[in-house]
Amino acid sequence: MSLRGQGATIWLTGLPSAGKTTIAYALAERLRADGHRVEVLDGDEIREFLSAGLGFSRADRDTNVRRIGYVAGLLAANGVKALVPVIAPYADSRAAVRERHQKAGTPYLEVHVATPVEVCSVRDVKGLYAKQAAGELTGLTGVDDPYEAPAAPDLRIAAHEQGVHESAAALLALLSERGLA
Ligand SMILES: Nc1ncnc2c1ncn2[C@@H]1O[C@H](COP(=O)(O)OS(=O)(=O)O)[C@@H](OP(=O)(O)O)[C@H]1O
Ligand SMILES: Nc1ncnc2c1ncn2[C@@H]1O[C@H](COP(=O)(O)OP(=O)(O)O)[C@@H](O)[C@H]1O
Repeated sequence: MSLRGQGATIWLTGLPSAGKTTIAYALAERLRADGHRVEVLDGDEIREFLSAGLGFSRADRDTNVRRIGYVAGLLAANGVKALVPVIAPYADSRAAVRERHQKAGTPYLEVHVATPVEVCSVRDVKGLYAKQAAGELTGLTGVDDPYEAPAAPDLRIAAHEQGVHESAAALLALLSERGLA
């Protein structure tokens, strides 16, 4: 099979405003330009459709992550690069997704977008950190809700120390190293 036809799930985990979505779309653009089939499973869109009605309790986040992992696995098994910019705060939910992929023989890469909370809270794309600080929201990942950082991701990106294009290039290099691009 050609590298372009080889599917894979690339999961970008990290705090809100870490840069997961921005980096995923930058990578998607580069992969598409190279002729790969790509889907970005955007967390917000998934929560509007596939995971409508789920909240941010541990159980709901777990359900959300498993559902997304299932869909990404289907896409990846059919030649698509499935890019998943979703927080996935719990190590055991992420491990379950990885295990499902491994059992199916589908390539899976975990990427930690490791922007520190101090930087994320300044970026605050959706105003969530400000709302939490104002007491209008509780259970914000990385602030008053857990984020279990991956102990051994396939790649850790310091998205506060390098630009978006550099991060996308590092991801492309990883895919190439693994025989996926
Ligand atoms: N309480 C709380 N904690 C964390 N995130 C919150 C919360 N409330 C809303 N949001 C926004 O929901 C976006 C999607 O979350 P995810 O589906 O990626 O989260 S999870 O994996 O199910 O935990 C997530 O998107 P990103 O900012 O793109 O990460 C948040 O902006
Ligand atoms: N080096 C960088 N890498 C990624 N995003 C960055 C970087 N520097 C600034 N940003 C900005 O930070 C924000 C990250 O938002 P987003 O990608 O939606 O994060 P997430 O999906 O992790 O919540 C965007 O507005 C993006 O333009």
